[in-house]
Amino acid sequence: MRIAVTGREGQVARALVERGRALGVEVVPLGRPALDLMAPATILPALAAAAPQVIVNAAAYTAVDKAESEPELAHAVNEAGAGAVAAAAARLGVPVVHLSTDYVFDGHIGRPHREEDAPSPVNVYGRSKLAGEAAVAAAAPDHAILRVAWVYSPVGRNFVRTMLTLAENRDVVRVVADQRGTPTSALAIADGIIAVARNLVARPGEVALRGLFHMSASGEATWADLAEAVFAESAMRGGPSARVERIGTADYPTPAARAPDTRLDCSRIAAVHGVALPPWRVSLAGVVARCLAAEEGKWRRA
Ligand SMILES: NC(=O)C1=CN([C@@H]2O[C@H](COP(=O)(O)OP(=O)(O)OC[C@H]3O[C@@H](n4cnc5c(N)ncnc54)[C@H](O)[C@@H]3O)[C@@H](O)[C@H]2O)C=CC1
Repeated sequence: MRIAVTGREGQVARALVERGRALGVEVVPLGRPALDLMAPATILPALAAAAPQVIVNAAAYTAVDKAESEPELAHAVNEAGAGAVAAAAARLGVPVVHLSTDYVFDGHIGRPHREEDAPSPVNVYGRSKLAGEAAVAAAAPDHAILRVAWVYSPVGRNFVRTMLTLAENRDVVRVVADQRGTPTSALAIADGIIAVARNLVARPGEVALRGLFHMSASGEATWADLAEAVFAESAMRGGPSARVERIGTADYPTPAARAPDTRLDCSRIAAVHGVALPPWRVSLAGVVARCLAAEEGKWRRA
């Protein structure tokens, strides 16, 4: 199978390249300037040249706080750009797998969210991603939209790497303890995407495989739980660690509002696609180990 993925340098795109290699799937990563979601004319030619059997749209405007002051840009990439990728997939006659987010929810439902629960984003980023889901669905009937959550990986900008960096210079790190969700490794997401892509290619026209799916790791955590788990894994391997001071969202003001509980119920993708991502702590251990190995000498106190 041959997959074209947008957002070449992103966490999920890079994980997809890595996992594709391991799983015998050819993954062609596409990025700017050849494929720019802000430049619609680049999209169809770049995707067509890759001759994919499936297109994965992992490119996005992901700066949640900055989006508050750049709503047009966030919507241009996450709504119009996503729609244009889906339209190109439809033109090429191949399925599109589009990534969305748990941040489409306002987080007040008090249980893991199902696909049929009404979205109600509390910030610009969430609204732009929700609009992107609609744009993809309208442009390409042959789609799977996967809502993922709290993404981290051994590379790129993410919470896990930020915590390790902070612990190099601090004994105590203040972390929000009243937002719940599910930290999910980009590598696990890549495995899920490949499984879904294989199903879409193998069973064209099977309606149940198409549509909206929640796909996070299993289990749940607060950001403070995640930070503590990162430091425990790191300390065990001789890497940096710090004490976590648990604070409230109100003590850590950010430009974009955050939802208190965006846990996702992933039973639909398990039933329909046979995809169940590992518990978050299992994936986290491997990623922390890789972060430390990548920084060998700097972090390892031998
Ligand atoms: N990072 C997270 O915590 C979460 C991410 N998601 C979603 O998962 C998907 C993948 O996210 P990550 O890999 O973490 O994001 P990332 O921020 O690591 O990568 C996004 C990539 O998109 C590229 N990009 C931005 N604007 C572009 C444009 N105009 N044209 C072409 N490429 C452009 C960036 O250069 C970057 O390489 C996105 O759809 C994101 O909204 C969902 C939930 C949480």
